Amino acid sequence: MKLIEAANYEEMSEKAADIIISQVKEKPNSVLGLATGSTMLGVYKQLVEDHRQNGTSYRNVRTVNLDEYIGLSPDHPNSYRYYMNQHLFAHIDIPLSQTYIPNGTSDDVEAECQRYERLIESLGGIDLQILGIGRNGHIGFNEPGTPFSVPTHVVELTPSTRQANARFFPSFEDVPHQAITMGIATIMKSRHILLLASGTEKAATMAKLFEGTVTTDVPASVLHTHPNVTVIADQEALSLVPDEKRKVYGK
Ligand SMILES: O=P(O)(O)OC[C@H]1O[C@](O)(CO)[C@@H](O)[C@@H]1O
Repeated sequence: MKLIEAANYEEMSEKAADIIISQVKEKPNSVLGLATGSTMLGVYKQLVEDHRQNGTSYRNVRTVNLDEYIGLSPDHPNSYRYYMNQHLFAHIDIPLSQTYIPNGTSDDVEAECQRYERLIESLGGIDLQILGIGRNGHIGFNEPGTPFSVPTHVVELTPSTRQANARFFPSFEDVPHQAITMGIATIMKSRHILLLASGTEKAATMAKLFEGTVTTDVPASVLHTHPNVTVIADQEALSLVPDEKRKVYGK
C-alpha cells in the first residue's frame, strides 16, 4: 500500500483525477470501477473540467459502480445511478450503455448480484477501482464483519451507515435498509485500487487502517494484502496517523 498525502480535499481530488486520466490515456478502453459519496464529488468535477479543457475522451471506457440501494429506481434522486449521471456521465463523452450499476429494483436481487459479477468478468475485470471509505471502515457497502471471500451480494446497512448517508435524504427514515454491493472478493480482483479519504470524520478509521492489522472489523484493511493499492488522503484524514506510519507507507 502506497500513501500519497494531500494538503486538503481539493489537492486530493486533483491527484486522484490525474491518476484516472493517465489510466484512460494509457488504455482508452479501460474498465473503471467507480464510487459515490461526498468524497468523489471533487474528483468527478476535475474529470469533467479536464474533459472540457483538454478533451480527454471516455468514448471507449467502460465503468462499473460499486453499489446501489435496493428499492431506488435509476431516476430516484438518491439512487447512485442518478448521482453518476448527474455528476459525471452527463458531462463527458461516455455512452451511457457502457456504464454499469447494479439494478436496485430487480425482482430477483440475488440473481442480479450474480449477473453483475459475471458482467464484470465479461468486461475483462477492473483496471482501476476507486474507493471511498466509510466511517466504520467499510469499502463499497461491505460492513464490518463481512468475510473477505464474498462476491457481489445484498447487504443490510448498519444504522451508522444509514445515519452517515442520511444527509443526502429528506430524513433518516427515507434511507434504504439494503443495498447491492460488489463484495470484497470482487474489489480485490481489480488490477489497481485507489482509496481516497478526506476530513476529520475519517481520521479514526484511517488511523486503524494504517495500524496495519488485517481484520474484517475494518473492511478496508484487506487492502494491505493487495499488490497495487494507492491511498490518497488529506491532512485532516491523516491527523491521527503517526509520522512513522506515514513515512513507512509514503515511500
Ligand atoms: O464519501 P463519503 O460520503 O464519506 O462515503 C464514503 C463511502 O460510503 C459510501 O457512500 C457508502 O456508504 C460509499 O459509496 C463511499 O465510498
